[in-house]
Amino acid sequence: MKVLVSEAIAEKGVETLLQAGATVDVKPNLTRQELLDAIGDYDALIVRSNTDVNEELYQKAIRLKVVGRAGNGVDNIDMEGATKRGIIVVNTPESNVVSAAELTIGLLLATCRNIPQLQKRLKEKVWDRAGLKGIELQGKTVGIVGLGRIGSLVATRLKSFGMNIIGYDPYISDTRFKHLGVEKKEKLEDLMKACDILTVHTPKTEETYGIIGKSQFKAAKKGLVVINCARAGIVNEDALVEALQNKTVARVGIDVPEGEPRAISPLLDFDNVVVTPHAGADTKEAQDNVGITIAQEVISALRGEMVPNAVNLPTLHTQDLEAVKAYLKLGETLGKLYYQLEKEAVEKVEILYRGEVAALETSVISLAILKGLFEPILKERVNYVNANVIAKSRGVGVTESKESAIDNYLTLITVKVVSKNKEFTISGTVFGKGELRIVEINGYEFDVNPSPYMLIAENIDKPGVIGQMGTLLGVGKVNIATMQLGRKIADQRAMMVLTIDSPVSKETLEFVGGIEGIIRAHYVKI
Ligand SMILES: NC(=O)c1ccc[n+]([C@@H]2O[C@H](COP(=O)([O-])OP(=O)(O)OC[C@H]3O[C@@H](n4cnc5c(N)ncnc54)[C@H](O)[C@@H]3O)[C@@H](O)[C@H]2O)c1
Ligand SMILES: O=C(O)[C@H](O)COP(=O)(O)O
Repeated sequence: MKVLVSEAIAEKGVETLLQAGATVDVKPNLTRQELLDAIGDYDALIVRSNTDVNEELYQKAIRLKVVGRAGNGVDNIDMEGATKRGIIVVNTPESNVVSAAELTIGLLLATCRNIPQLQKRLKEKVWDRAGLKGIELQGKTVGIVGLGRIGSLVATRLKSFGMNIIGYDPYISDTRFKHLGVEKKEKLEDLMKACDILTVHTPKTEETYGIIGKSQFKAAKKGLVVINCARAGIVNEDALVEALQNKTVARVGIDVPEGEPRAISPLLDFDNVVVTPHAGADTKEAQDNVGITIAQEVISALRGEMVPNAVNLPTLHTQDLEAVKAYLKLGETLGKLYYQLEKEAVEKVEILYRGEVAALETSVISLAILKGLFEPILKERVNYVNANVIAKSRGVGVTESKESAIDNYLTLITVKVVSKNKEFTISGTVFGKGELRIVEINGYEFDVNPSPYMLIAENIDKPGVIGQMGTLLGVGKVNIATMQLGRKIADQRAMMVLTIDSPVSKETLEFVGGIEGIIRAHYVKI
C-alpha cells in the first residue's frame, strides 16, 4: 500500500498509516507537475482543499484506488472521474465541524467588535477606539443559509447570545428546524429581508455557487454583516465588494476569500473586512481527528472494506455499517459463485431481502453482491464504487425487493441471476456473531459455512458417486473439511458442496468430472 500525502496532515494520521503497514510519502511542497509525475506510483492519495483531483491527475494515476480528503469539503475532487474508474473517495465530514463552527462565531465577534482593527492600532502603540464602535449580537437576527452539520452547530451556539435565528435550507425537514429552534424561511429573499447578520454554511455546488449575489444584497437591510466560513464563491465576491462600497454591507468576516491559496481577493483591501486564510479546520483537535480518521478510512478502503464516509457510495453511518458488515461478506460470497458455476452472460440480477436484513440499508449489500458477481471475470477492476456502473455498462438490470416476513430463517438473501437460457438462484443467511451460511443453490438446500476453497458438483443421486469423489480427491492430496449434500429426490439429482483445505489442480478436477454419475464439477474460490 503506497500512500502519497500531498498536503499537511497531523503526525498522528501518518503514524496510523505506517502502523497499518503502508509506505507513506508526505510531500506537501510538490509542484503540480511534480505531483502529476509522481502519482502513477501510488495506490492512495491524501489531500486537503488545495489539491485539484481532476481528470488531468486521474489520467496519470494508473494505480490509484483511493482518494482520501483529510477534511470535509470535496469540491476540489472530480467525483464522476473517480467513480467511473472505481476510485473510492473518502472524507472526514464530522471531524472538523466543531472547529469550523467555532471559527464562524470567532469571525462574527471579531467583525462585530472590530477586534483585529483595534488590536492593530494598539500594537502600533496607538491607544484609540475612535471610529471603531462595535455592535452587540443580543436581540439581532441571524440568517443561516444551510442548516447541516456546521450551520446547526452555529445556530445552537448563537442562541446563547440571545439572538433570533432564522434559516433557509430547502433540504431540511420542518421537524429539524423545530428541533433546532430555528424559524424556517421558505424563500431566500425573505431571509435576506429579515436578517441583520448573514452566515452561509452550504457546500459549494452548481446550485449554491453565487447563491448570495447582487439581487440578494438588493433585498437586504442596510448595514448587513456577512460571514462566509464555508467556501469561496457561495457569496459572490464582486457583488459583495459592490455591497460594501454602497454600504448595504457594513461588515464582513471571511475565512475563504477567492483565489486561495493566493492572497488576491479584493476583499483584503477593505478595513471593515476581517479575513482568515481558510483556518476553519486548523485546530489541534480537528487536525488530530481528521488525520487519524482519514488514515483509518484510506487503509480500510485499500483493503477492499466498506468505509463509513465513502463519498461516492451510499452514505452509511458507523452504526449502520456495523449492522450490515456480515451481510456485505455474505453478499459478496453469493455473488462470487455465479461465474464460477455458470458461463452464460448475465442479463438481470434480482435480489430479494427477507426478514431482519430487509430492515437494513440494503443498497450497499446489493453493491457487494455485484462486486462479487463481476470479480471472477474482471478481477480487481471491480469494487464497491464502480459495481453499479459496471452492471449498467454491461446491460445488466438490477432489481431489489424486500419482504419483512419469512419462514424457517430470521434473515435471508436470495440472488436470482437471469441469463438468456437459465435462471440461477443462490440464498444465504447470517446468524450468531456474523456466521455466514449458504443455504440454497438452484433449489438444492444446504447449510454450508463458505470457505476459501470449495468444490461444487452436481450428480445423479445414486450409490458410489460420493465414495469415488472422496477417493479421487485423496489421490490429488486434497483434504475434505466438510461435505454437504442437497437432494432433489424426485429428479434423482443431488448437489455436493465440499469445503476443502487447499486448491484443486486441473488434473484432479478432470478426474472428478469423469466420475460416472457426475454431471458437472467446479472448483470454486471465495
Ligand atoms: N472553513 C473551513 O475550514 C471549513 C471546515 C469544514 C467545512 N467547511 C465548509 O462548510 C460548509 C458546510 O459544511 P457542513 O459539514 O455543515 O455541510 P453539510 O452537508 O452538513 O450541510 C450543508 C447544508 O447545506 C444545505 N444546502 C444545500 N444546498 C442548499 C441550497 N441551495 N440552499 C440552502 N441550503 C442548501 C444542505 O441541505 C445541508 O443541510 C461546506 O461548504 C464545507 O466545505 C469549511
Ligand atoms: O472542508 C474542510 O474540511 C475545510 O474547509 C478545511 O479545509 P482544509 O483541510 O484545506 O483546511
